[in-house]
Amino acid sequence: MDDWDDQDTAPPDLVEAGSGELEPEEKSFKVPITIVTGYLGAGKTTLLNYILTAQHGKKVAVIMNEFGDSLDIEKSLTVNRNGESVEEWLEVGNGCICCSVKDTGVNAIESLMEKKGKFDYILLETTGLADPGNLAPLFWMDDGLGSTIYLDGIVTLVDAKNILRSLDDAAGKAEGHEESDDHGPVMTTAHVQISHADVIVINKSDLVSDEDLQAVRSRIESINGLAKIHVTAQSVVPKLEGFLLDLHAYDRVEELDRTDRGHSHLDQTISTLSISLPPLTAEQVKAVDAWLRTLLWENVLPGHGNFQGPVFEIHRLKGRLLLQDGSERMVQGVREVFEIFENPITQWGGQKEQESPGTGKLVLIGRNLANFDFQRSLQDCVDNVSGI
Ligand SMILES: Nc1nc2c(ncn2[C@@H]2O[C@H](COP(=O)(O)OP(=O)(O)OP(=O)(O)O)[C@@H](O)[C@H]2O)c(=O)[nH]1
Ligand SMILES: [Zn+2]
Repeated sequence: MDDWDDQDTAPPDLVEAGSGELEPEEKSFKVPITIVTGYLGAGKTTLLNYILTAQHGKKVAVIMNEFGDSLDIEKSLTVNRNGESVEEWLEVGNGCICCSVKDTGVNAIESLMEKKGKFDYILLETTGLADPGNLAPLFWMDDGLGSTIYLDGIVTLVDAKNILRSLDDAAGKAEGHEESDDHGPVMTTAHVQISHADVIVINKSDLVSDEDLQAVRSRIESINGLAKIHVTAQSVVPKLEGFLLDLHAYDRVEELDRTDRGHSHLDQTISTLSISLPPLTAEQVKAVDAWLRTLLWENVLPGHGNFQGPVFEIHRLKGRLLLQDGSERMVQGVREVFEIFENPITQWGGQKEQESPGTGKLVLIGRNLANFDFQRSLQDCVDNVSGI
């Protein structure tokens, strides 16, 4: 269970509700949803069509988000059963997927499952201009509704030939993000889709040289140091598990060590930053929680005074806190939504990944992080508690 990078090894079975051992009728069974995002023409539809025709023995609901001009938008929901595609139509009201998926889409998926039996997986293709940061929390933190769906992860496809241009394209600046002169370099939709990704598929590799491909990979790694990266042509992934399915990006944090793969500053806009922490007391964990609330909800870095430059913006957060009593807490966040919870792996007696003992870690992916001393700020908060 320690090597999720190994593409040749099937992910281990989990002792978790919804992992496939339970009968579909079981109430606790939750269906994982993978959000497939990527800039215009990156190969999302090609990928989903490939999945619909590939023999994989899974019942996958693919929601293709092809918006028409009509306000009365219908979505094609295609169910792959034994290699045969059956088409359904899922009404999701009007245009905005961010709200309509929440209000109508989740319910529609659930009622469809009631009629048709559960899917094993759901793949949702967003429009090329979608900001996954708006979408992810809807599926992730939906416990109140007793949702039968959970967010497995976000997969972002990039077009190897065009991605560098897209990242430098001021015209492609991300919508919904305040843009002003003191914000620093332009953040594009391509940035936002990469920063939120758990898996990044560099597609159209046939169109670039090995050298160019390496440049693309380096740039992407400098933006998102956590994501797993794969290279494809025609969106053909060698297998589904670990690429698109069974990502468990929101209930595990195995990949934290990946951030050590290089500290290049290739992208001026978004970067990945890692903070280390000593073993904590329970009180100090509360201090970390309070620190995160200030950081994510107020967008303020504690102890940083009146900073005048461009403000920061956190897109993704993952971490592992070690406690002095030997237990662990996981940290997960997307935008202002975050959660600190017991490590289910240690809880279940599973194997822990190898890491030098005694170091907790918090990884932030976001904008303008280089201007702030996050390590110092968090360390001070933690130290203040032990001084009492
Ligand atoms: N050369 C090459 N072409 C590809 C590859 N993958 C997809 N294409 C082509 O690129 C075009 C766009 O692919 P789509 O799958 O429609 O991309 P998309 O991300 O769904 O596009 P939008 O929905 O418009 O955002 C199509 O003509 C594909 O046939 C690839 O690996 N290499
Ligand atoms: Zn498409």
